[in-house]
Amino acid sequence: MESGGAAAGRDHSDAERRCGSGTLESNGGGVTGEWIEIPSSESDGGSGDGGLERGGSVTGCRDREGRKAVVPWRFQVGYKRSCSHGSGLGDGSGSRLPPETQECKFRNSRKRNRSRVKVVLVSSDHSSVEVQKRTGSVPRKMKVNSDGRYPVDRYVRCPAIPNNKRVAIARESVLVSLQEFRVIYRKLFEEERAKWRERGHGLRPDLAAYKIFRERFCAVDDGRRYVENVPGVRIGDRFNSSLEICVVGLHCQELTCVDCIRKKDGTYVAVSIVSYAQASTFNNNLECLLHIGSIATTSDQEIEGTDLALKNSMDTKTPIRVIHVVTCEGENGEQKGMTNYVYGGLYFIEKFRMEKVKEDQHIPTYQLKRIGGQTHVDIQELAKTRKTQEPLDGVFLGDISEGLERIPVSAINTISNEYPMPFHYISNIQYPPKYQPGLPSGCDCVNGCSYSQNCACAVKNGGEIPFSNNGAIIDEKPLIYECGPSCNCPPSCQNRVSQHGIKFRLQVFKTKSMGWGVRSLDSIPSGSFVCEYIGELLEEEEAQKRKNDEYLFEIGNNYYNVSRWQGISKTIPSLQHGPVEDDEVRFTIDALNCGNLARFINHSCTPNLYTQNVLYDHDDKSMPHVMLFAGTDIPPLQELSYDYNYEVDKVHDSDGNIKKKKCFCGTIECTGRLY
Ligand SMILES: C[S@@+](CC[C@H](N)C(=O)[O-])C[C@H]1O[C@@H](n2cnc3c(N)ncnc32)[C@H](O)[C@@H]1O
Repeated sequence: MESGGAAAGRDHSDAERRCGSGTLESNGGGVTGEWIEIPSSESDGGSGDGGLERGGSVTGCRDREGRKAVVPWRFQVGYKRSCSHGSGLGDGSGSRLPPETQECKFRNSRKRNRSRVKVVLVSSDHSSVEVQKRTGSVPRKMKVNSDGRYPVDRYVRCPAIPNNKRVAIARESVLVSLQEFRVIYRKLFEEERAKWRERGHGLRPDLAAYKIFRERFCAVDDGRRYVENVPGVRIGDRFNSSLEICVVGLHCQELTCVDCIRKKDGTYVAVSIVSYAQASTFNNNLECLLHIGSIATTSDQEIEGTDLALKNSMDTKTPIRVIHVVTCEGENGEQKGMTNYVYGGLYFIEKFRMEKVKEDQHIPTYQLKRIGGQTHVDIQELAKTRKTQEPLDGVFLGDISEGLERIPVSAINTISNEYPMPFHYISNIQYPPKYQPGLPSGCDCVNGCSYSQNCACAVKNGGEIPFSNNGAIIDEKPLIYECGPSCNCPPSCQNRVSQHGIKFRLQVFKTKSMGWGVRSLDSIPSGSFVCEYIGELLEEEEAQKRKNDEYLFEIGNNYYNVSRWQGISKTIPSLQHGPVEDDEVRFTIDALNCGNLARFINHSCTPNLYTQNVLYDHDDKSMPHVMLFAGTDIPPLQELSYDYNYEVDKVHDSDGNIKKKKCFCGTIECTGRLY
């Protein structure tokens, strides 16, 4: 694991750049910057890790007979997910839903009124919204970015999501990104400062932090460039460095003060300018600005580069975002040299002139006018409001899997300096020596199983491949057989999904009231595989002896739940022989000491994940892999959760007393109790 540095006060090494092609007219102003406020979006449910009310110990959990209480459905595989997109399982109607939206009915028997939530399927550019006709969770076309990821701001741009929700999602995205960047920056700052002290040289922490942020955490800027306003950024927002304005997508050039984008026709237009014009020069009237382009153009020379892009913006009436640079002021008005960046709103370039400076030497100049009707920003006033530096807490670990996952799993704590409790990260189930499972029989398909009528694995699944061709699970089942090491099909086979490991950038983060949790930095489409619940496989008896039962997951108990599967289990040949015998060994996964990121996933009464039994590298039904799939479209940064299925008042401590724990999932459907 990477070591994290505790954050201390703010100290930006943002070397101010009068960069690139020119500056806006400037003068020394003077302000002390303040941090952009970062409100939390999480429900504030209480303190610590979940408010143990009675039986304060989490150990024990035994029933009155002294046995460890077996809590039906607690941690069991196969939570019946509350929404099933047009699968016929969701509301029992089997109806197909219109392509624009699919409705999920929350089938909570405890509730009289069924709440309905619209799940909207959209593509990144609104242009192709398509749902295939076949049954399935996510059988629809979705555009992906060049790196194969789903566009982060799909939700932000979706016209069918209520505007206030879209605004809130975008804002949260921006604030979380900023906070993440700051935590990474602080960590690197401390490290680099130590290096400077020791060796007299080191990296620039802001640039290094931005590099890491872009590589791993770039939840807002995933290659998407904005013309006009950036969703989630408000006029008057204040940033601490030029890298922070890149982080939120306001201005994506670290080193130049004009940012351009390439249009489809190959021409460039400018979309943002970092302005050094000081409010004091203009009597706080920043309605009109003058931008000076590159120097030394001869009268017969064509303008080029950012100068040309600015002119193109004028010709095409493309609005320009202006970010004002304000210099901090000390107590008595003296300049302190600290710089803030304030988003000032949109401007049009109204005039362009070649200003003669010397004989045969001209400078392009551009007059910008602020577009009317925007929120007023009083930069002079902002400059005067001096905010005491708030200490920034935070911990950041680049990859808690230490390279074991194919995508790094970061951990971030933006609310305190606490690290996750140490545990041994593993990426495969640890089987007890006497239960080393053997290889299963495989299929003979050579070109991929979806082309074969007689795929042996499809037969095991009741005659179908349980995944759509974009890798989404078609329907929840008591058990799924993926192709495995004994099969002749290639790794790209449609029937190999969850065995490939995580494909979204998952992040462990500190929640306000439930300890650590997990979220994704990418959008996760409904039906996607998210991760496996990994740990030590224990016989049930052995699991009962474990003192800490917080990370236990009982597996494979739900195959024969008739009411649950409504006959589906009968379609799976291996499940046709009735319930498991009482004396059959049951297994539990314990992720307390050894596990993967799934051990951090919290419970929710309205979860967005569900668990699915999967076999591929052995065929022992009593110990299937516990795979977590998305039950709904999950926007970036939303906490991932599944239903622990505790039965309230059925969890006992070692003295036989009923254990109670408050649920802090914060959803409308929350029952108030975890158990
Ligand atoms: C498998 S662990 C989940 C990760 C855990 N939050 C952590 O920090 O390591 C399960 C424990 O998390 C806490 N927890 C999970 N979901 C919760 C919820 N909805 N409300 C309150 N506590 C919760 C409880 O303490 C529970 O015993």
